[in-house]
Amino acid sequence: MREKIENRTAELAVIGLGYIGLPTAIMLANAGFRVTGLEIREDVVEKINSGHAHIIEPEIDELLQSALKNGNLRATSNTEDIKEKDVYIICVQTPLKDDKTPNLSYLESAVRTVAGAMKKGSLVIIESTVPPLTTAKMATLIEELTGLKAGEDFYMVHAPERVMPGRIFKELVYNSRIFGGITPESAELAELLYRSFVKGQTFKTSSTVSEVVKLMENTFRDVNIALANEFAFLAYQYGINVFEAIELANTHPRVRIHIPGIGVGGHCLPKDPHLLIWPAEEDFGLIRLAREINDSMPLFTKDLLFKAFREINLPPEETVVTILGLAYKGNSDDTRNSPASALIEAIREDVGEVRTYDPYVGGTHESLEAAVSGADAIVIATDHTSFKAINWEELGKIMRNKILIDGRHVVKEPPKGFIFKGIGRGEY
Ligand SMILES: NC(=O)C1=CN([C@@H]2O[C@H](COP(=O)(O)OP(=O)(O)OC[C@H]3O[C@@H](n4cnc5c(N)ncnc54)[C@H](O)[C@@H]3O)[C@@H](O)[C@H]2O)C=CC1
Ligand SMILES: CC(=O)N[C@@H]1[C@@H](OP(=O)(O)OP(=O)(O)OC[C@H]2O[C@@H](n3ccc(=O)[nH]c3=O)[C@H](O)[C@@H]2O)O[C@H](C(=O)O)[C@@H](O)[C@@H]1O
Repeated sequence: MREKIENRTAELAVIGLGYIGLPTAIMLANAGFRVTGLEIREDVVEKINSGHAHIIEPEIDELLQSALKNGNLRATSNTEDIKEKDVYIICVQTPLKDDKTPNLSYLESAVRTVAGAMKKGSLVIIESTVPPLTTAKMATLIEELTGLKAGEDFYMVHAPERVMPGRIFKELVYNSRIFGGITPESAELAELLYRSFVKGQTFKTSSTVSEVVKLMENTFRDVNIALANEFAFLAYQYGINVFEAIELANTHPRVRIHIPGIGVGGHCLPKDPHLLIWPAEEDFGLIRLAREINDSMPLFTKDLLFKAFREINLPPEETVVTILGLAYKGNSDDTRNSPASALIEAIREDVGEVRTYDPYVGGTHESLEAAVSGADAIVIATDHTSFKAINWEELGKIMRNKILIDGRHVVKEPPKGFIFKGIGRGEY
């Protein structure tokens, strides 16, 4: 196997061509390997084979087209096409069943597909973010299904992804990577494979340590965002702009306070802390409370909006509210666990009309002007770059009332003539 990886003749299969699987398949194909991407969504398979990615990511279409042109990448929904490969890389989703229980059904189904296709000596890599001990459990499942011995007849590794959507192709190359093997040799083979395109540092460890590392990283971020959000509550108590305070506090050599906002969305931060502490959640107060604080931010944003209504005696049930941004983060089309949806749910019954506009996702209205014309209030729920260029005073001319609520610190100087409220903006 080592030689086939070194001379790029190893045949690879990537299972799940989403935000992680497709870029990974493209990188490996452009590194010289023949890659078969297995994806259950046939419409996605068709789009990919036509040279157009189904996800928004800089550079993805040109990199996809070069992988297709050199014949090294093909997408399929037929499991027959991934028979007897040397390496299987599993990149399927690992959502929650409810608000805290991991749903590993996609992972298990993918592992069963691999077990039915692999051969003696195959290397199986799980890139998906999973609860600790999962890789070892999946290795046992493969043993039961194939009769092969883990670590001897096949290799198994957890190789977590750390990429940030919007910078995936840069980070795929320059991020440092961890390879957690069920045996040291498994980790070595995975490291050798990824070094075909990874320029960052690479580290080897056990599969369980690797699973914990990935979840610690995202939990660290979620807890720090919750701390920033709690600091934002202080802004009103002391009449300050918390962003100015955070910027100054971060001049300390060992302080890095995160950015407060309308909430924490995406496919990972809302779920990964639960994957880490499940099923003993009650033992982890700080991690649990951080999740509760972050999930409370859309409701806090609703309070700011209703406070503005009260200031001009506007009956909420008569108001038109325009939500700018549906994606969970700026310049993305991903709406998974988006705080905007939580806010819309929270106000829908209490206001006259909710309009939405997002340049990447769409919305109830096709243009910013149409979404804002005649509205009483605007709530900024995503920090798309295009929102930072809006001339609010201009836009205010077509509004009925001029309330502006900033959930993503997009507005630096509140526009004249508006009732402005922003998360962390205690000076207004
Ligand atoms: N999205 C991100 O930025 C990052 C995601 N991750 C982790 O990577 C994993 C995948 O995340 P995403 O790519 O965002 O999910 P995704 O939902 O975009 O992609 C998963 C893909 O796998 C397909 N799929 C599911 N079961 C399948 C099966 N049995 N056979 C073939 N295809 C199957 C789905 O149709 C989907 O297209 C998750 O565990 C996530 O936590 C880790 C780091 C970054
Ligand atoms: C430790 C870390 O930085 N993890 C990254 C994270 O990326 P993700 O796509 O979830 O984006 P993110 O920048 O963490 O934002 C998540 C959510 O949190 C919000 N957010 C983010 C940073 C901040 O200071 N304040 C804040 O409110 C964002 O608006 C968004 O709604 O999770 C990814 C993942 O695991 O999917 C991971 O690969 C990325 O490296």
